[in-house]
Amino acid sequence: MTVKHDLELVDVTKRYGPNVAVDAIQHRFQPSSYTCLLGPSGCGKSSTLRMIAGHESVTEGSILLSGRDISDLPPARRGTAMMFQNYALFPHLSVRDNIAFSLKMKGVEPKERHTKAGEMLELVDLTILADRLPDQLSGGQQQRVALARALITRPEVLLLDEPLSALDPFLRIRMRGELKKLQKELGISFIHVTHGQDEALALADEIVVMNDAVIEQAGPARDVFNAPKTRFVAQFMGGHNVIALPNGCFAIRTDAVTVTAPKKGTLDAQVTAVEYQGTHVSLLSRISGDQEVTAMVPEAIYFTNPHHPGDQIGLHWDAKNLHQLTA
Ligand SMILES: Nc1ncnc2c1ncn2[C@@H]1O[C@H](COP(=O)(O)OP(=O)(O)OP(=O)(O)O)[C@@H](O)[C@H]1O
Repeated sequence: MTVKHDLELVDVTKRYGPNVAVDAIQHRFQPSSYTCLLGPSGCGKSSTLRMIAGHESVTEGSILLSGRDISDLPPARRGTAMMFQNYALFPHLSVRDNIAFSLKMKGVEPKERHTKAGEMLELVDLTILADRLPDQLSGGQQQRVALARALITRPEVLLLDEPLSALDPFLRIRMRGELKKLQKELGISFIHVTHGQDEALALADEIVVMNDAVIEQAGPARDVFNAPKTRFVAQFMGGHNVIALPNGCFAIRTDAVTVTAPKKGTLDAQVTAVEYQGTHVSLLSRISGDQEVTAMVPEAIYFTNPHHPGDQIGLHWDAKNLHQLTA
């Protein structure tokens, strides 16, 4: 049964000439949830987002919102709104007029526009900057204007294309907290395109990992991180080793590998590199078959018995932490 404001992709394909950018993907986005579309450059995530927004045509398949086929509707009639990577603010318009712009285009009366823009200014905490021009704002403030401008149309789904990429790392972390809070407050769905795993893990209720025009894995953030199904997902999410064992190929988290002196019941390994990372020390070692294994050792434990490149060590893990990979 279709739930209210449920967005569904049914066999959605995008071709640019002979190139397949998105290949018959299927997914149902949960209502009122924060989803991150995650994948490397060129995997098709922006094309997917643009098709949902209506800025790109669907070559095959359909997009349903609340059970209604929106595939051929113009962007303004879909119930979606998009926030762009570079914010695309009008430089000659004040913050208030930028936010109210789409209502003006729709022919909404000035008084009502003003009231609604005021509500949005309050929502993103920019009331006192309402009369400024975009170039008189910081990057984070510009981002909030862009958010307010997208939200004033009262979308059922907000689409965000790399919304944090223009910000410095410190502000990026602060703004991602604000995005998450806003999504929970508004109770609408956010679909956020990113190529950053940490960003996706920090924000998403659900992560959809794309690779090479298809969805490799989708699920709650914790499941995707803890139980990657394919080699690609394990390596792209990071924090895992992919190891070929006699009974198959497995992923194991780097912090689930323990390091001891070589002894019975451990796997012989030779340390190849040691990297101090603050809370942890990353210990890279080589096992038989020329395979490399990383162990993330808590720094206090590492320094009670430090190892150095060339040292022989023993590696150990609990078999229940191994996840068999399907591809
Ligand atoms: N307008 C276009 N014309 C032709 N090919 C395109 C067009 N837009 C995207 N592509 C191609 O489609 C594929 C998917 O592109 P898309 O922008 O969706 O990927 P992406 O995952 O969002 O990448 P990025 O993170 O670099 O933005 C790429 O191979 C890209 O070169």
